[in-house]
Amino acid sequence: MTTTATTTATTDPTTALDTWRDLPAAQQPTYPEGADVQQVVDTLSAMPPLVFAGECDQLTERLAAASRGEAFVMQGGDCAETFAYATADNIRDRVKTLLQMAAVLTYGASVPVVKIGRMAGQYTKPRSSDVETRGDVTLPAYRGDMVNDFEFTEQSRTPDPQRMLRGYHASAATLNLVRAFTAGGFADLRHVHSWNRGFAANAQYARYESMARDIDKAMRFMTACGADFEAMRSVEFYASHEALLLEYERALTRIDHRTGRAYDTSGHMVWVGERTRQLDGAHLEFVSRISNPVGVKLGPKVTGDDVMRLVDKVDPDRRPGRLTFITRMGTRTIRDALPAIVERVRSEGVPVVWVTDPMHGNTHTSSTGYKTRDFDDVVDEVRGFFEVHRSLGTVPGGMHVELTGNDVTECTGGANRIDDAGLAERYETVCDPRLNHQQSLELAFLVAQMLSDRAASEPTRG
Ligand SMILES: O=C[C@H](O)[C@H](O)COP(=O)(O)O
Ligand SMILES: C=C(OP(=O)(O)O)C(=O)O
Ligand SMILES: [Mn+2]
Repeated sequence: MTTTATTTATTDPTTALDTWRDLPAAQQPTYPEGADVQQVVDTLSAMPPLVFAGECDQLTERLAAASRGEAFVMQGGDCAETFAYATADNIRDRVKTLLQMAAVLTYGASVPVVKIGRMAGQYTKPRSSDVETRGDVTLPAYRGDMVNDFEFTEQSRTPDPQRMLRGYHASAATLNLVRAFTAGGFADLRHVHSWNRGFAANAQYARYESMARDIDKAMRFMTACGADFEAMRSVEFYASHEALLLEYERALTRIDHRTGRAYDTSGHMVWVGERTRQLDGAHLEFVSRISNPVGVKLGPKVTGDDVMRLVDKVDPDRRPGRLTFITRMGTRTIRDALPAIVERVRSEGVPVVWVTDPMHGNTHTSSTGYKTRDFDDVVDEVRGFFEVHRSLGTVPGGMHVELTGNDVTECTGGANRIDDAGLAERYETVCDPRLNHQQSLELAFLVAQMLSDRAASEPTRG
């Protein structure tokens, strides 16, 4: 814990929370004339927080451990959540997928896995273009359910501030269920392990069976040693999303009465995306004033000087766990682009968490016209991430993945080979293609192997 006052604890934290308003804010909706944004903001400002400051601080501590190699981060969920898909079954299956992945990764890494959903707030999207054209009709681009609706009609695509309120309520309902699932026995390691055994028993996934058997043995060993599985029936689970729609994030920011510091209570962790991380822009200014753990996405063109300016802006006190760099370089670029920035951050002694997002640098259009990603590219970017950190002696802190618990067909590849033609079968995403349940588990087994190779080459911690 630092004893130095952070920028978030300036004399008037409330005024500091509005400094972003003087700066250019990229990727904000253009509401129609007369739309009453202020009324929605006032309503949101009076709503209860979705998360608590103490929980955010706890996540900061967990992330600090990840920056030291004493934990590994598993962050995942939809590219864009939608109100219609915020159902009990969908939420359960996503949480289940993340828990299954985390269990396998825990075995591979031999350290605790910090579980962070990309959920309960992931309702806004930055877009490459402000408009979408279908045939001879051009309408505003879909920017996430909290801004407008995916349906391709003029009315649906018109941004509506009332959708921020619906986003708040959908996030509250999601988080409520997630908290129930992760505290109420659903996350029991024995269940999670038996789900994973079921996955690996499938002939298609035979190559993962030996690891599943090893985990089985480890579970029996723990039982024999008298491990208290009852105490492991609940898990810590955190919520995160991109802090894109600044009026929403600002309206949910509260001053913590314990410390006088500001927390964005819309999620435990928020991140700033590749398209909005301008150093003199509103998004970085806003997150520099809150005390939550903050992520910043980094694409392949980022330089060492850029990342140090980011550090100075967002984490001037070098607080361990405060800043996570989520790199999304692309499998063909990561091995060339990542070393320089990791090396620079290391040489400056900054305790950031390095997380790989192997999705956003690997998007292409399939021969059948779908926005997709190939499973092998995703795996190879993670492999590249581990290789770079191994060669520099730095810590690969975690991974960030777009996934769903459903059996969609949005990314090609995986043992259950989905090809370009197969994408049409169940392509449901409203933004980027997600790994389906099986592809997500397969990725977890492959990454667990990478982690265990890494753990095996290190002296035993203890
Ligand atoms: O999720 C990330 C971005 O919003 C997305 O990749 C942008 O996609 P677009 O190029 O289709 O706008
Ligand atoms: C928009 C996203 O990513 P990026 O900012 O890295 O492009 C995302 O995570 O959905
Ligand atoms: Mn995305």
